[in-house]
Amino acid sequence: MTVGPDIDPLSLALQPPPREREAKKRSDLIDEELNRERNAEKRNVKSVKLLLLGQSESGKSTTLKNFQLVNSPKAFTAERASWRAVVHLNILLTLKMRLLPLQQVEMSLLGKLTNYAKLKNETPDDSPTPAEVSVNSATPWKNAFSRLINNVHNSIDGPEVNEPQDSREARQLLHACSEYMVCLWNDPIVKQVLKSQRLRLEDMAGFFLDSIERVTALSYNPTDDDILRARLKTLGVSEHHFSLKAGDLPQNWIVYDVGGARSSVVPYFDQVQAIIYLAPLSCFDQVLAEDEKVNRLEDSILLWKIIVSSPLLKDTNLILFLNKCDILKAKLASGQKFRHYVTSYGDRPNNFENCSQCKFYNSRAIDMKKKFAAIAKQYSPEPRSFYTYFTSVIDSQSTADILGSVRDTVIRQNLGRNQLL
Ligand SMILES: Nc1nc2c(ncn2[C@@H]2O[C@H](COP(=O)(O)OP(=O)(O)OP(=O)(O)O)[C@@H](O)[C@H]2O)c(=O)[nH]1
Ligand SMILES: [Mg+2]
Repeated sequence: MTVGPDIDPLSLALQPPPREREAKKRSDLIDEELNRERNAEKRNVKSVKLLLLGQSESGKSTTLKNFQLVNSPKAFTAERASWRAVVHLNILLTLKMRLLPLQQVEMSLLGKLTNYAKLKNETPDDSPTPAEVSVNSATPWKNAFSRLINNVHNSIDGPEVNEPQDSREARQLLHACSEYMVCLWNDPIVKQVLKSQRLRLEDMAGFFLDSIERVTALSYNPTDDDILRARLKTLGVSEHHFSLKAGDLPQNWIVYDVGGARSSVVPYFDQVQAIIYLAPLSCFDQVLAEDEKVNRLEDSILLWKIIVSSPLLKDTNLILFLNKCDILKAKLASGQKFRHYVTSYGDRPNNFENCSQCKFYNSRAIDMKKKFAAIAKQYSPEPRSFYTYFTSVIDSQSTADILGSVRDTVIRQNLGRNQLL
């Protein structure tokens, strides 16, 4: 073998003989290929699918908003201006509903002066309550506000320069009527009538009457809390993507917010890693909007039964949010009797005045926890554990902590079962 001037004789001496060199080359190629596959696998980490379930108004969309607040705060902030319109609509609908009796008085007075039957036929909508604001998840409703969203930075310090005229006029009109709305809400007779009818508007979805002045101010921009409290009924199923961290790896999470309709959720049951089921505890004295014969709490328990007994969901992580604890607490404190609606509750005290948060959970709500647990035990196709949290999902701080532990649990459980990686 001749050694040229450019070849280092030492490295030549250290090289393996030709056959071994071939083998090493092949082994390096295999290692390279394996590495490529491993990296591709890492990039191709399966998405985590999380389904939000529960009856209408249970708090699914509010939980989703909390998820956005924690995991994509920039997008949450960018949508602030869109929520202002929802808050304003919430105020108007609540007031309109409270003023409905006046509309009937108007009809009856006018009827005395003119032909009542004719008048009634000419009334376009004689339904007893104003329709709830709803959004079809197939429609990107926030796009309608995109100009506002683009100009949101202007709105923090003053009126938006490029705000569409009709939107500006609506805000100015609301601002001009603010004083009358405040007077109406604070009127002692209105308060007395509401009290005598045991009507607690403050527990209703989208309640902002306590903040009329603030939310009708010309410079109003919704706070995080306002957005969590704003009510917009979801129609259909909406899909939301998040990039979370599972250890060092980014992980795609898809959260499905399922509006009221139950049958539409079935196709999403397949390949779902986790379900957060929201059961509002405060609805013990309410009935379903769509069927006044059905108690809301009973309906919630029935839906839970259907979900835990589904064979498709036997491997899905179940997380139960016993929600609206804040309203339950306020309702009981106002004298509403739990035992009148939940007979098994018996004669246990209904008074919260002297109860600490801890006692509260140890007495009443814990009974509901047992009830849901017993159903899961009886109806699950196979023995399973599930996680329960007492929640008030309008409280962003506590919900952020709970969602953090839900995320860790789901990642841990699915890694354990090797479903995700
Ligand atoms: N006080 C209080 N209000 C809550 C709580 N959870 C939800 N809400 C309010 O209840 C209303 C209904 O909540 P949503 O999240 O819209 O309910 P949903 O389950 O998405 O309802 P659909 O879209 O009709 O299926 C909203 O105005 C929320 O702000 C809670 O824990 N406490
Ligand atoms: Mg919703």
